[in-house]
Amino acid sequence: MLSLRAPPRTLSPSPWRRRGRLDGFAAPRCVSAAPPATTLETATARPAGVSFPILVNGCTGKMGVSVAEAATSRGLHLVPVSFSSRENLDKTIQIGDIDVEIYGPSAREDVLSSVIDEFPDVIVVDYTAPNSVNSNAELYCKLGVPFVMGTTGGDQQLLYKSVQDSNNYALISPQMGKQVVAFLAAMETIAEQFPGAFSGYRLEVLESHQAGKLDTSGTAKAVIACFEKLGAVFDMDRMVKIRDPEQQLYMVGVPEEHIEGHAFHLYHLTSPDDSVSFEFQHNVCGRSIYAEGSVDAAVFLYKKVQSMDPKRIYNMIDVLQEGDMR
Ligand SMILES: NC(=O)C1=CN([C@@H]2O[C@H](COP(=O)(O)OP(=O)(O)OC[C@H]3O[C@@H](n4cnc5c(N)ncnc54)[C@H](O)[C@@H]3O)[C@@H](O)[C@H]2O)C=CC1
Ligand SMILES: O=C(O)C1=N[C@H](C(=O)O)C[C@H](O)C1
Repeated sequence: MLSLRAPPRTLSPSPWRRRGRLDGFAAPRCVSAAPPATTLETATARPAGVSFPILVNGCTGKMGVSVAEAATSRGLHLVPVSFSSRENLDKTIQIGDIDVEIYGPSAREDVLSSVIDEFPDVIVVDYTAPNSVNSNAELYCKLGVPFVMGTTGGDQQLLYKSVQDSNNYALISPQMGKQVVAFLAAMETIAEQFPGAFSGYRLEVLESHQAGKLDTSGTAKAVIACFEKLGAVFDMDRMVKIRDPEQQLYMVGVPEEHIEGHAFHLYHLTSPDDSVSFEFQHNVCGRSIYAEGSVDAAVFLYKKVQSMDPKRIYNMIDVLQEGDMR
């Protein structure tokens, strides 16, 4: 969403605070209710087209569960194994009628090797934690198992290097939601075509996520990189990160039922002479768009592996461009 306001001659450095409640940051009316769950009926109405084994790493977490559920609804074969950062968890997670067994770090290499022996065409989808991104990717690359990395954070340069050096297949994206991916693609295109068009503009960024989110929004970082190519000036230390539920409710305008799962982003640009401003927002409630996008990503990567595509590293813009997002 883009809004061009009247020349903001008196714009304060913090336009969201100036307004008290973030009127430019209000919850989208259409998502204030929980998104409809995927039912057997909708799942059968939308056949996956392909079926293959999928292992979701991080089934102890919220995204892991959502992706595992979306995968089974789409007819993929959920491997009943996942991992945890904790030893001796002795736990299973129920996904539909499948009991997913959770293994600790010391067992993960042996267990994953056995999974690959049993399911040679398995695709791993990773939704764990920022501090596990690189060690998990190292393991997938060592064992040569193709993976979708939905987890944000970690050392992204090292992540790409691990995949490049191993020649493994991977799809890496901080954002799996189709419409947000399209927005990101548009930003990348504008940045590519009109570098410097926003030269000297000041950028302010606000992101609000559930309190449990450990890192800064990976999506915001990707969008900021585009604004920087366009010439905008941004100081990462001035990113406004909101994790406090009270502020989310009363200042940001997140619907109460989505305090535990939302991703609101606001980017505000102001010209050097304060005469022009732009605002972009993307506000997501719940996790279903990421879960569906993650399954699209796994299907896409599976097809690339099966066709032995020479390109090894993909992102969600590739999936969108090939028309593979539902
Ligand atoms: N790419 C995208 O579109 C999206 C990315 N994310 C990212 O996904 C990640 C997870 O998000 P949530 O599920 O909301 O977090 P969460 O905290 O609910 O779940 C993460 C789970 O991973 C477990 N975990 C940590 N280290 C692990 C390891 N080494 N092996 C196995 N499990 C491990 C944790 O114990 C926890 O249960 C975050 O980095 C988040 O930014 C979230 C939503 C969308
Ligand atoms: O942790 C989340 O929830 C999300 N993480 C991703 C990110 O860091 O960009 C995507 C979305 O913002 C939800």
